[in-house]
Amino acid sequence: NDPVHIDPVNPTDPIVLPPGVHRDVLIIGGGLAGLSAALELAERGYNVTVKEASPMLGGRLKSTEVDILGETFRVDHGFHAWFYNYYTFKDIRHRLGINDNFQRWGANHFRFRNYKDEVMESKGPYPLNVIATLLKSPNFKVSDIFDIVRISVFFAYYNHDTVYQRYGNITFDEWTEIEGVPTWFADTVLRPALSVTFNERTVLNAAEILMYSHFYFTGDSKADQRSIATVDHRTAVFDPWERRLKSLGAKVETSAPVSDLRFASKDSLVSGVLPGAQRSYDHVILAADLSAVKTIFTETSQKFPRNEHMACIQNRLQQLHMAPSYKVIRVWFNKQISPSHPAILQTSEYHPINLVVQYHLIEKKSREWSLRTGGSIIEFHLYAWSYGDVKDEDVWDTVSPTVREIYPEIFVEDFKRLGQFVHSGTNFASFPSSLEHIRPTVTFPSECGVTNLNFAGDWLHTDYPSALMERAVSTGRIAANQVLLSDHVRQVPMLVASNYGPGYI
Ligand SMILES: Cc1cc2nc3c(=O)[nH]c(=O)nc-3n(C[C@H](O)[C@H](O)[C@H](O)COP(=O)(O)OP(=O)(O)OC[C@H]3O[C@@H](n4cnc5c(N)ncnc54)[C@H](O)[C@@H]3O)c2cc1C
Repeated sequence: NDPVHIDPVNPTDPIVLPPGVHRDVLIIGGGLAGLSAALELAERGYNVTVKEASPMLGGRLKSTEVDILGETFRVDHGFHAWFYNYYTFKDIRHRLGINDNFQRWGANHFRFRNYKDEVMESKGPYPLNVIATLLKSPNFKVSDIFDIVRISVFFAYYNHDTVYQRYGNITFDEWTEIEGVPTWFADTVLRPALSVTFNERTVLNAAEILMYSHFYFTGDSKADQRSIATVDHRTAVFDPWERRLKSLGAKVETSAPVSDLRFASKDSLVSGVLPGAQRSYDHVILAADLSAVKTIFTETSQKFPRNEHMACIQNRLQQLHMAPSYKVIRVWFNKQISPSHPAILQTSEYHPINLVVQYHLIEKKSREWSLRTGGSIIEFHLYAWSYGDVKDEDVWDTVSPTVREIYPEIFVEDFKRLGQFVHSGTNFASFPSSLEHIRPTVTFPSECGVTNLNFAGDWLHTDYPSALMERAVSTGRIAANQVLLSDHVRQVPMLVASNYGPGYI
């Protein structure tokens, strides 16, 4: 189950565009997927334009400058962890020279309402790491041993080539029932993993969660090792990335939403357009989130109602759903909670609170503030938000009864809330049980006859295990590779997690 190298399919082609050959590429979306594609193409001599709708790069990882308590903080869209199998990102991190902006972070801590606290840290070669972790669990019961061994076989024999056909049509809940998964195992091991898909357990297809378990835990004895940024992600990642792109001649435009695409000719090539201004590009990479991609195609289909290629793409996209909305609230307090609480805590049973991060323990600027003031900065991730339309200023009151269950000490009289900042989003794709077979891949537009448009983003299907940020950057690289192939420029190699569980050895 070592990672797999995907070599260029055209290894004898030149590594950059030949002199005198000029190619314009439009990349729509300046999140991880779009920037990953931009980096590869700009390095290979392409004339790259990135258009990002928001005023800053980063997408779901962007940092917003917030003035609070007389200081400016760069507040990330939410805490992010980078895992061992994030090979594409590691390569990018190395090439941008930003490794020093990351630190390894140890064990994963979990708190539950109905179970004892868990600390998970994979140690030792597979399967000893899994066995050791389960045996160490305070929730493990000897009577469950046979069920656990039986369920472990699923993970040991994970097969990415067939998992979506076999389990893509049933939900996670149905799968746990059919397979007789012990409730504590589902609740304490699988549900926390499930929650970070931002999907509901009653909807999410079982294949996706089996893939997550393989990718983040059982597929590799180091899979659960993670690193986190030491500073905000704009400083750590996006500013250096933008500088590199610009040094390669790429144009990076923010506050520049692309409304629709145009078909330049009958042979179905597309050219991206901005409102009011048309210009044509040799290639377009659509690296926006699913909701934005659907909007762009709705606009486009209104302009080209009879274009069969357009209708083909549009039909597929319209069937895909979005996951429920989420919120992230970062709160500045005058005091700190007990040092016995882990800096990063997963709390998937305390809906809607899924994760709590004490920022003053992990991030430079927050730590400096806390050392000066004695205060703390704590971030609460609220997934599958089910409280309707709540104003930012009312979010704390909505969730504080649940916060009180986890940290009662925050609610004593002299523990004061000094300020807060709320991020909200509805930009995660749903992975429901009935629709997995139609999830597009990067090259889906070519199946509809549109050959110079590729998709990139974390909502796509990949032929190798991947998720979230690594799916974003790796699909960006696949999209770039499609462009390179069509122009006879050598593709960029890729390293991906193995498709097979360790049982296949
Ligand atoms: C709170 C939170 C915590 C998370 N934690 C983790 C984690 O710990 N580990 C992990 O791996 N992942 C995590 N994720 C997921 C991760 O952030 C995403 O998977 C990843 O950032 C997706 O990147 P992307 O490029 O595919 O999409 P996005 O980041 O959504 O980028 C798409 C970009 O397209 C732009 N755009 C949209 N419409 C247009 C338009 N019309 N014209 C031009 N631009 C447009 C958007 O503004 C956006 O910048 C987390 C996400 C959130 C919200």
